[in-house]
Amino acid sequence: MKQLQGHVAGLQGTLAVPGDKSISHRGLMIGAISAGITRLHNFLPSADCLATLAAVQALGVAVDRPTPTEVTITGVGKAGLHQAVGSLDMMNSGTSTRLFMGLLAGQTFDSTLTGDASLSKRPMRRVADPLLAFGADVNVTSAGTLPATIHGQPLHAANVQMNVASAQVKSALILAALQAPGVSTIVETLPTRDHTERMLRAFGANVQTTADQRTITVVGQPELVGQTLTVPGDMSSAAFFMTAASLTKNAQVHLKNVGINETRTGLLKVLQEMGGRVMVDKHMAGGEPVADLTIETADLHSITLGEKDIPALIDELPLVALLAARAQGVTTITGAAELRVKETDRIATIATELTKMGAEVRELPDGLVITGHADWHPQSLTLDSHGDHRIGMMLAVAALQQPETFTLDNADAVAVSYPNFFEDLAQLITPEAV
Ligand SMILES: O=C(O)C1=C[C@@H](OP(=O)(O)O)[C@@H](O)[C@H](O)C1
Ligand SMILES: C=C(OP(=O)(O)O)C(=O)O
Repeated sequence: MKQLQGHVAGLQGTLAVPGDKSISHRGLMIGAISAGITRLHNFLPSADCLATLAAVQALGVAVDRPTPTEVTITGVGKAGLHQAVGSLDMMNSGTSTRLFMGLLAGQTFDSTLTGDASLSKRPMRRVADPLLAFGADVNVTSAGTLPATIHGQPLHAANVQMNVASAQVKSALILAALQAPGVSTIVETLPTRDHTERMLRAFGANVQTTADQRTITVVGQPELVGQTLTVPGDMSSAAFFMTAASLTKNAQVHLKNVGINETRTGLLKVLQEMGGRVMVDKHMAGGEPVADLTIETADLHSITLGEKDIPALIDELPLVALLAARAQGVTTITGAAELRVKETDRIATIATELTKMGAEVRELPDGLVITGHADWHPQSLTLDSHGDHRIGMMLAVAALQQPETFTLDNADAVAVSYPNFFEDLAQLITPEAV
Protein backbone atom coordinates (compact mmCIF):
# COMPACT_ATOMS: atom_id res chain seq x y z
CA MET A 1 0.00 0.00 0.00
CA LYS A 2 1.35 3.44 -0.91
CA GLN A 3 0.30 6.83 0.37
CA LEU A 4 -0.28 9.13 -2.59
CA GLN A 5 0.90 12.70 -2.47
CA GLY A 6 -2.01 15.16 -2.60
CA HIS A 7 -2.75 18.89 -2.16
CA VAL A 8 0.41 19.93 -4.02
CA ALA A 9 1.23 23.62 -4.53
CA GLY A 10 2.72 23.13 -8.00
CA LEU A 11 4.67 20.94 -10.40
CA GLN A 12 7.95 22.30 -11.70
CA GLY A 13 11.06 20.83 -13.27
CA THR A 14 12.64 18.79 -16.04
CA LEU A 15 12.52 15.05 -16.58
CA ALA A 16 13.84 12.58 -19.13
CA VAL A 17 11.21 9.84 -19.02
CA PRO A 18 12.53 6.26 -19.45
CA GLY A 19 12.94 4.58 -22.83
CA ASP A 20 10.00 3.44 -24.92
CA LYS A 21 8.58 0.05 -23.93
CA SER A 22 7.46 -0.96 -27.43
CA ILE A 23 10.82 -0.06 -28.98
CA SER A 24 12.80 -1.76 -26.17
CA HIS A 25 10.96 -5.08 -26.74
CA ARG A 26 11.51 -4.87 -30.49
CA GLY A 27 15.19 -3.94 -30.15
CA LEU A 28 15.82 -7.12 -28.16
CA MET A 29 13.94 -9.43 -30.52
CA ILE A 30 15.16 -7.96 -33.79
CA GLY A 31 18.71 -7.65 -32.43
CA ALA A 32 18.58 -11.36 -31.49
CA ILE A 33 17.81 -12.52 -35.05
CA SER A 34 20.26 -10.14 -36.75
CA ALA A 35 23.87 -10.82 -37.58
CA GLY A 36 26.42 -9.09 -35.33
CA ILE A 37 26.10 -6.74 -32.39
CA THR A 38 23.06 -4.59 -31.58
CA ARG A 39 23.49 -1.87 -28.98
CA LEU A 40 20.46 -0.31 -27.33
CA HIS A 41 20.99 2.94 -25.45
CA ASN A 42 18.25 4.14 -23.10
CA PHE A 43 16.68 0.66 -22.96
CA LEU A 44 13.65 0.51 -20.62
CA PRO A 45 14.57 -1.70 -17.64
CA SER A 46 10.96 -2.42 -16.67
CA ALA A 47 9.48 -5.80 -15.75
CA ASP A 48 7.83 -6.27 -19.17
CA CYS A 49 11.01 -5.60 -21.13
CA LEU A 50 13.04 -7.76 -18.75
CA ALA A 51 10.63 -10.63 -19.53
CA THR A 52 11.55 -10.24 -23.20
CA LEU A 53 15.24 -10.00 -22.32
CA ALA A 54 15.15 -13.21 -20.24
CA ALA A 55 13.30 -15.04 -23.02
CA VAL A 56 15.84 -13.93 -25.64
CA GLN A 57 18.63 -15.25 -23.38
CA ALA A 58 16.73 -18.52 -22.83
CA LEU A 59 16.63 -18.90 -26.64
CA GLY A 60 20.45 -18.93 -26.66
CA VAL A 61 21.29 -15.27 -27.33
CA ALA A 62 24.03 -13.52 -25.34
CA VAL A 63 22.75 -10.25 -23.86
CA ASP A 64 24.98 -8.02 -21.74
CA ARG A 65 23.70 -5.15 -19.66
CA PRO A 66 26.66 -3.09 -18.37
CA THR A 67 24.18 -0.59 -16.91
CA PRO A 68 20.40 -0.99 -16.44
CA THR A 69 19.69 1.05 -19.61
CA GLU A 70 22.55 -0.10 -21.90
CA VAL A 71 22.07 -3.45 -23.65
CA THR A 72 24.39 -5.30 -26.00
CA ILE A 73 22.89 -8.21 -27.93
CA THR A 74 25.13 -10.63 -29.82
CA GLY A 75 22.77 -11.50 -32.66
CA VAL A 76 22.61 -15.13 -33.84
CA GLY A 77 21.16 -14.44 -37.31
CA LYS A 78 17.91 -15.72 -38.78
CA ALA A 79 18.52 -19.43 -38.07
CA GLY A 80 20.50 -19.20 -34.84
CA LEU A 81 17.91 -19.33 -32.03
CA HIS A 82 17.88 -22.50 -29.88
CA GLN A 83 15.10 -24.27 -28.08
CA ALA A 84 14.66 -22.99 -24.52
CA VAL A 85 14.89 -25.35 -21.58
CA GLY A 86 11.37 -25.29 -20.15
CA SER A 87 8.74 -22.68 -20.89
CA LEU A 88 9.25 -18.97 -21.55
CA ASP A 89 7.64 -16.79 -18.86
CA MET A 90 6.07 -13.69 -20.42
CA MET A 91 5.06 -12.45 -16.94
CA ASN A 92 2.59 -9.53 -17.42
CA SER A 93 3.58 -8.60 -20.96
CA GLY A 94 1.14 -8.89 -23.85
CA THR A 95 3.67 -7.40 -26.26
CA SER A 96 6.32 -10.02 -25.44
CA THR A 97 3.81 -12.85 -25.81
CA ARG A 98 2.28 -11.85 -29.09
CA LEU A 99 5.50 -10.85 -30.84
CA PHE A 100 7.21 -14.07 -29.71
CA MET A 101 4.29 -16.09 -31.14
CA GLY A 102 5.10 -14.75 -34.60
CA LEU A 103 8.86 -15.03 -34.14
CA LEU A 104 8.85 -18.57 -32.73
CA ALA A 105 6.28 -19.96 -35.19
CA GLY A 106 8.93 -20.09 -37.92
CA GLN A 107 11.74 -21.68 -35.88
CA THR A 108 12.98 -25.29 -36.10
CA PHE A 109 11.95 -26.11 -32.52
CA ASP A 110 8.92 -25.98 -30.22
CA SER A 111 8.29 -23.37 -27.51
CA THR A 112 5.80 -22.87 -24.71
CA LEU A 113 4.76 -19.42 -23.49
CA THR A 114 3.25 -18.83 -20.04
CA GLY A 115 2.26 -15.68 -18.16
CA ASP A 116 0.98 -14.31 -14.87
CA ALA A 117 -2.68 -14.43 -13.81
CA SER A 118 -3.59 -11.23 -15.70
CA LEU A 119 -1.80 -12.17 -18.94
CA SER A 120 -3.30 -15.66 -18.74
CA LYS A 121 -6.78 -14.13 -19.16
CA ARG A 122 -5.93 -12.07 -22.26
CA PRO A 123 -7.00 -13.18 -25.78
CA MET A 124 -4.33 -14.93 -27.84
CA ARG A 125 -6.37 -16.37 -30.74
CA ARG A 126 -6.16 -12.94 -32.34
CA VAL A 127 -2.53 -13.94 -33.09
CA ALA A 128 -2.75 -17.74 -33.36
CA ASP A 129 -5.60 -17.61 -35.93
CA PRO A 130 -4.10 -15.21 -38.52
CA LEU A 131 -0.73 -16.97 -38.15
CA LEU A 132 -2.42 -20.05 -39.66
CA ALA A 133 -2.28 -18.30 -43.04
CA PHE A 134 1.54 -18.55 -42.90
CA GLY A 135 1.32 -22.30 -42.08
CA ALA A 136 2.05 -21.70 -38.40
CA ASP A 137 0.97 -24.10 -35.67
CA VAL A 138 0.28 -22.18 -32.46
CA ASN A 139 -2.02 -23.76 -29.88
CA VAL A 140 -3.71 -21.94 -27.03
CA THR A 141 -6.25 -23.14 -24.43
CA SER A 142 -9.91 -23.73 -25.35
CA ALA A 143 -10.55 -20.27 -23.83
CA GLY A 144 -8.07 -18.81 -26.31
CA THR A 145 -5.52 -17.99 -23.60
CA LEU A 146 -2.01 -18.92 -22.41
CA PRO A 147 -0.23 -21.24 -22.09
CA ALA A 148 0.59 -21.32 -25.80
CA THR A 149 2.45 -24.17 -27.46
CA ILE A 150 4.23 -23.20 -30.64
CA HIS A 151 5.32 -25.98 -32.99
CA GLY A 152 8.03 -24.22 -34.95
CA GLN A 153 8.11 -25.08 -38.66
CA PRO A 154 8.91 -23.60 -42.08
CA LEU A 155 6.38 -20.87 -42.97
CA HIS A 156 5.10 -19.73 -46.35
CA ALA A 157 4.24 -16.21 -47.55
CA ALA A 158 0.63 -15.08 -47.11
CA ASN A 159 -1.76 -12.16 -47.58
CA VAL A 160 -3.65 -11.47 -44.37
CA GLN A 161 -6.51 -9.09 -43.57
CA MET A 162 -6.44 -8.28 -39.85
CA ASN A 163 -9.70 -7.95 -37.93
CA VAL A 164 -8.49 -6.12 -34.83
CA ALA A 165 -6.57 -2.81 -34.64
CA SER A 166 -3.49 -4.12 -32.82
CA ALA A 167 0.19 -3.40 -33.30
CA GLN A 168 0.97 -6.56 -31.39
CA VAL A 169 -0.98 -8.74 -33.83
CA LYS A 170 0.45 -6.84 -36.80
CA SER A 171 3.99 -7.25 -35.46
CA ALA A 172 3.53 -10.99 -34.89
CA LEU A 173 2.39 -11.35 -38.51
CA ILE A 174 5.32 -9.26 -39.77
CA LEU A 175 7.78 -11.42 -37.79
CA ALA A 176 6.21 -14.55 -39.30
CA ALA A 177 6.30 -13.03 -42.81
CA LEU A 178 9.96 -12.22 -42.31
CA GLN A 179 10.75 -15.93 -41.96
CA ALA A 180 8.74 -17.06 -45.02
CA PRO A 181 10.29 -17.07 -48.51
CA GLY A 182 8.53 -14.63 -50.86
CA VAL A 183 6.41 -11.54 -50.38
CA SER A 184 3.62 -11.27 -47.79
CA THR A 185 1.07 -8.51 -47.24
CA ILE A 186 -0.73 -7.59 -44.05
CA VAL A 187 -3.72 -5.25 -44.11
CA GLU A 188 -4.73 -3.40 -40.94
CA THR A 189 -8.22 -2.23 -39.97
CA LEU A 190 -6.76 1.07 -38.74
CA PRO A 191 -3.13 2.21 -38.63
CA THR A 192 -1.38 1.23 -35.37
CA ARG A 193 2.10 1.95 -33.99
CA ASP A 194 4.72 1.15 -36.63
CA HIS A 195 7.88 0.60 -34.57
CA THR A 196 8.36 -2.95 -35.90
CA GLU A 197 8.27 -1.77 -39.51
CA ARG A 198 10.66 1.12 -38.84
CA MET A 199 13.13 -0.98 -36.89
CA LEU A 200 13.17 -3.81 -39.44
CA ARG A 201 13.92 -1.28 -42.19
CA ALA A 202 16.78 0.13 -40.09
CA PHE A 203 18.18 -3.44 -39.74
CA GLY A 204 18.06 -3.99 -43.53
CA ALA A 205 14.67 -5.62 -44.24
CA ASN A 206 12.43 -4.67 -47.15
CA VAL A 207 9.21 -3.66 -45.37
CA GLN A 208 6.97 -1.19 -47.22
CA THR A 209 3.88 0.63 -46.01
CA THR A 210 1.24 2.19 -48.29
CA ALA A 211 0.47 5.91 -48.04
CA ASP A 212 -2.71 5.22 -46.04
CA GLN A 213 -0.47 3.35 -43.53
CA ARG A 214 -2.76 0.29 -43.68
CA THR A 215 -1.03 -2.23 -45.97
CA ILE A 216 2.39 -3.57 -45.09
CA THR A 217 4.44 -5.59 -47.59
CA VAL A 218 7.23 -7.77 -46.24
CA VAL A 219 9.93 -9.43 -48.35
CA GLY A 220 10.82 -12.62 -46.50
CA GLN A 221 14.17 -13.97 -45.32
CA PRO A 222 16.30 -10.82 -45.39
CA GLU A 223 19.80 -10.73 -43.90
CA LEU A 224 19.31 -8.44 -40.91
CA VAL A 225 22.39 -6.65 -39.60
CA GLY A 226 22.77 -5.50 -35.97
CA GLN A 227 22.53 -1.76 -35.31
CA THR A 228 23.12 0.80 -32.57
CA LEU A 229 19.90 2.51 -31.46
CA THR A 230 18.97 5.14 -28.92
CA VAL A 231 15.51 4.34 -27.63
CA PRO A 232 13.41 7.54 -27.41
CA GLY A 233 11.59 8.44 -24.20
CA ASP A 234 8.23 6.68 -23.93
CA MET A 235 5.27 8.90 -24.89
CA SER A 236 3.06 6.59 -22.84
CA SER A 237 5.16 7.41 -19.74
CA ALA A 238 5.49 11.13 -20.58
CA ALA A 239 1.69 11.20 -20.77
CA PHE A 240 1.38 10.92 -16.97
CA PHE A 241 3.37 14.13 -16.49
CA MET A 242 1.63 15.88 -19.40
CA THR A 243 -1.66 15.16 -17.66
CA ALA A 244 -0.35 16.05 -14.20
CA ALA A 245 1.04 19.39 -15.41
CA SER A 246 -2.15 20.28 -17.28
CA LEU A 247 -4.32 19.64 -14.22
CA THR A 248 -2.12 21.05 -11.44
CA LYS A 249 -1.93 24.72 -10.51
CA ASN A 250 1.47 26.47 -10.90
CA ALA A 251 2.78 23.82 -13.24
CA GLN A 252 5.51 24.00 -15.84
CA VAL A 253 7.14 20.68 -16.68
CA HIS A 254 9.80 20.03 -19.33
CA LEU A 255 10.06 16.51 -20.73
CA LYS A 256 13.20 15.73 -22.75
CA ASN A 257 13.54 13.42 -25.79
CA VAL A 258 10.01 12.03 -25.90
CA GLY A 259 9.16 9.85 -28.91
CA ILE A 260 6.53 11.59 -31.05
CA ASN A 261 6.00 8.96 -33.73
CA GLU A 262 2.61 9.91 -35.31
CA THR A 263 1.14 6.55 -34.33
CA ARG A 264 1.68 7.40 -30.64
CA THR A 265 0.77 11.07 -30.26
CA GLY A 266 -2.97 10.77 -29.72
CA LEU A 267 -2.82 12.13 -26.17
CA LEU A 268 -0.72 15.12 -27.25
CA LYS A 269 -3.36 16.02 -29.85
CA VAL A 270 -6.27 15.41 -27.48
CA LEU A 271 -4.67 17.59 -24.84
CA GLN A 272 -4.15 20.38 -27.37
CA GLU A 273 -7.77 20.05 -28.55
CA MET A 274 -9.04 20.16 -24.97
CA GLY A 275 -7.27 23.49 -24.45
CA GLY A 276 -3.99 22.19 -23.03
CA ARG A 277 -0.81 24.24 -23.13
CA VAL A 278 1.87 22.09 -24.75
CA MET A 279 5.00 23.37 -26.52
CA VAL A 280 6.71 20.89 -28.87
CA ASP A 281 10.34 21.26 -29.95
CA LYS A 282 10.92 18.47 -32.51
CA HIS A 283 14.06 16.70 -33.84
CA MET A 284 14.99 13.21 -35.20
CA ALA A 285 16.95 10.54 -33.28
CA GLY A 286 17.58 6.91 -34.28
CA GLY A 287 14.99 6.81 -37.08
CA GLU A 288 12.19 8.03 -34.80
CA PRO A 289 10.95 11.62 -34.35
CA VAL A 290 11.49 12.91 -30.80
CA ALA A 291 10.69 16.19 -29.07
CA ASP A 292 11.28 18.21 -25.94
CA LEU A 293 7.86 19.03 -24.52
CA THR A 294 6.84 21.83 -22.15
CA ILE A 295 3.45 21.51 -20.49
CA GLU A 296 1.74 24.11 -18.32
CA THR A 297 -1.42 24.38 -16.23
CA ALA A 298 -4.50 24.80 -18.43
CA ASP A 299 -8.28 25.16 -18.34
CA LEU A 300 -9.64 22.19 -20.24
CA HIS A 301 -12.91 21.45 -21.99
CA SER A 302 -14.53 18.16 -23.02
CA ILE A 303 -13.88 16.17 -26.20
CA THR A 304 -15.53 13.36 -28.21
CA LEU A 305 -13.40 10.38 -29.27
CA GLY A 306 -14.40 7.48 -31.55
CA GLU A 307 -12.89 4.26 -32.91
CA LYS A 308 -10.42 5.83 -35.34
CA ASP A 309 -8.89 7.99 -32.56
CA ILE A 310 -8.15 5.03 -30.28
CA PRO A 311 -4.98 3.28 -31.60
CA ALA A 312 -2.78 6.39 -31.24
CA LEU A 313 -3.69 6.74 -27.54
CA ILE A 314 -4.75 3.22 -26.57
CA ASP A 315 -2.54 3.11 -23.45
CA GLU A 316 -3.30 6.75 -22.57
CA LEU A 317 -7.10 6.33 -22.29
CA PRO A 318 -6.98 6.16 -18.46
CA LEU A 319 -5.40 9.64 -18.64
CA VAL A 320 -7.94 10.94 -21.17
CA ALA A 321 -10.61 9.84 -18.67
CA LEU A 322 -8.87 11.74 -15.87
CA LEU A 323 -8.45 14.89 -18.00
CA ALA A 324 -12.13 14.68 -18.94
CA ALA A 325 -13.20 14.21 -15.33
CA ARG A 326 -11.63 17.61 -14.54
CA ALA A 327 -12.59 19.40 -17.77
CA GLN A 328 -15.66 21.49 -18.44
CA GLY A 329 -18.44 19.51 -20.18
CA VAL A 330 -19.25 15.92 -21.04
CA THR A 331 -16.68 13.72 -22.79
CA THR A 332 -17.68 10.59 -24.69
CA ILE A 333 -15.21 7.87 -25.64
CA THR A 334 -16.47 5.03 -27.87
CA GLY A 335 -14.84 2.38 -30.07
CA ALA A 336 -12.46 1.48 -27.24
CA ALA A 337 -13.61 -2.07 -26.38
CA GLU A 338 -9.93 -3.13 -26.60
CA LEU A 339 -9.51 -1.57 -23.17
CA ARG A 340 -11.49 -4.47 -21.74
CA VAL A 341 -8.71 -6.94 -22.62
CA LYS A 342 -5.64 -5.10 -21.32
CA GLU A 343 -3.86 -5.85 -18.02
CA THR A 344 -7.28 -5.27 -16.43
CA ASP A 345 -10.65 -4.44 -17.92
CA ARG A 346 -9.60 -0.80 -18.04
CA ILE A 347 -13.09 0.51 -18.78
CA ALA A 348 -14.22 -1.05 -15.49
CA THR A 349 -11.13 -0.16 -13.44
CA ILE A 350 -11.09 3.47 -14.65
CA ALA A 351 -14.78 3.87 -13.80
CA THR A 352 -14.53 2.13 -10.41
CA GLU A 353 -11.46 3.97 -9.17
CA LEU A 354 -12.28 7.46 -10.48
CA THR A 355 -15.82 7.11 -9.09
CA LYS A 356 -14.32 6.32 -5.66
CA MET A 357 -12.36 9.55 -5.93
CA GLY A 358 -15.55 11.51 -6.61
CA ALA A 359 -15.48 11.80 -10.40
CA GLU A 360 -18.58 11.25 -12.54
CA VAL A 361 -17.76 8.37 -14.90
CA ARG A 362 -20.20 6.01 -16.61
CA GLU A 363 -19.23 2.81 -18.44
CA LEU A 364 -20.32 2.02 -21.98
CA PRO A 365 -19.72 -1.43 -23.52
CA ASP A 366 -16.94 0.10 -25.64
CA GLY A 367 -16.00 3.26 -23.78
CA LEU A 368 -16.87 5.85 -21.16
CA VAL A 369 -19.03 8.92 -20.63
CA ILE A 370 -17.37 11.39 -18.27
CA THR A 371 -18.88 14.56 -16.84
CA GLY A 372 -16.18 16.99 -15.75
CA HIS A 373 -16.20 18.66 -12.32
CA ALA A 374 -13.69 21.00 -10.68
CA ASP A 375 -14.41 19.61 -7.20
CA TRP A 376 -14.63 15.94 -6.34
CA HIS A 377 -16.19 14.50 -3.16
CA PRO A 378 -14.54 11.13 -2.56
CA GLN A 379 -16.50 8.03 -1.60
CA SER A 380 -13.38 6.20 -0.42
CA LEU A 381 -9.76 7.10 0.30
CA THR A 382 -8.44 3.61 -0.53
CA LEU A 383 -7.67 3.18 -4.22
CA ASP A 384 -6.47 0.09 -6.05
CA SER A 385 -4.36 -0.32 -9.20
CA HIS A 386 -5.91 -3.82 -9.55
CA GLY A 387 -2.36 -4.85 -10.51
CA ASP A 388 -2.49 -2.62 -13.61
CA HIS A 389 0.50 -0.27 -13.95
CA ARG A 390 -1.32 2.38 -16.00
CA ILE A 391 -4.31 2.50 -13.63
CA GLY A 392 -1.96 2.89 -10.63
CA MET A 393 -0.01 5.75 -12.22
CA MET A 394 -3.18 7.51 -13.41
CA LEU A 395 -4.57 7.40 -9.86
CA ALA A 396 -1.35 8.90 -8.46
CA VAL A 397 -1.75 11.79 -10.93
CA ALA A 398 -5.43 12.16 -10.01
CA ALA A 399 -4.55 12.39 -6.29
CA LEU A 400 -2.16 15.34 -6.79
CA GLN A 401 -5.01 17.86 -7.01
CA GLN A 402 -7.04 16.47 -4.11
CA PRO A 403 -7.11 17.95 -0.59
CA GLU A 404 -7.58 14.43 0.87
CA THR A 405 -4.81 11.85 1.31
CA PHE A 406 -5.44 8.68 -0.70
CA THR A 407 -3.68 5.33 -0.44
CA LEU A 408 -3.05 3.02 -3.37
CA ASP A 409 -3.15 -0.78 -3.08
CA ASN A 410 -1.00 -2.83 -5.48
CA ALA A 411 1.16 0.20 -6.21
CA ASP A 412 4.11 -2.06 -7.15
CA ALA A 413 2.43 -2.72 -10.50
CA VAL A 414 4.05 0.47 -11.85
CA ALA A 415 7.30 -1.53 -12.30
CA VAL A 416 5.75 -3.18 -15.36
CA SER A 417 6.46 -0.08 -17.46
CA TYR A 418 7.95 2.58 -15.15
CA PRO A 419 9.88 1.33 -12.09
CA ASN A 420 10.90 4.85 -10.91
CA PHE A 421 7.55 6.50 -11.52
CA PHE A 422 6.88 7.60 -7.92
CA GLU A 423 10.42 8.98 -7.50
CA ASP A 424 10.23 10.93 -10.78
CA LEU A 425 6.83 12.36 -9.85
CA ALA A 426 8.03 13.35 -6.35
CA GLN A 427 10.93 15.24 -7.93
CA LEU A 428 8.49 17.62 -9.70
CA ILE A 429 6.18 18.31 -6.77
CA THR A 430 6.19 21.63 -4.93
CA PRO A 431 4.66 20.68 -1.56
CA GLU A 432 1.83 22.83 -0.13
CA ALA A 433 3.25 25.30 2.43
CA VAL A 434 2.07 24.33 5.95
O1 LIG B 1 2.90 -3.25 -29.97
C1 LIG B 1 3.09 -2.75 -28.85
O2 LIG B 1 4.24 -2.55 -28.38
C2 LIG B 1 1.91 -2.37 -28.04
C3 LIG B 1 0.68 -2.32 -28.64
C4 LIG B 1 -0.57 -2.00 -27.93
O3 LIG B 1 -1.30 -3.20 -27.74
P1 LIG B 1 -2.30 -3.78 -28.86
O4 LIG B 1 -1.53 -4.05 -30.08
O5 LIG B 1 -2.85 -5.06 -28.29
O6 LIG B 1 -3.34 -2.72 -29.03
C5 LIG B 1 -0.31 -1.37 -26.58
O7 LIG B 1 -1.49 -1.40 -25.80
C6 LIG B 1 0.82 -2.04 -25.82
O8 LIG B 1 1.09 -1.37 -24.60
C7 LIG B 1 2.09 -2.04 -26.62
C1 LIG C 1 -1.33 -2.95 -22.65
C2 LIG C 1 -0.07 -2.76 -22.26
O1 LIG C 1 0.96 -3.62 -22.45
P1 LIG C 1 1.00 -5.15 -22.93
O2 LIG C 1 -0.14 -5.37 -23.88
O3 LIG C 1 2.34 -5.32 -23.55
O4 LIG C 1 0.87 -5.99 -21.68
C3 LIG C 1 0.31 -1.47 -21.62
O5 LIG C 1 1.52 -1.26 -21.44
O6 LIG C 1 -0.55 -0.65 -21.25
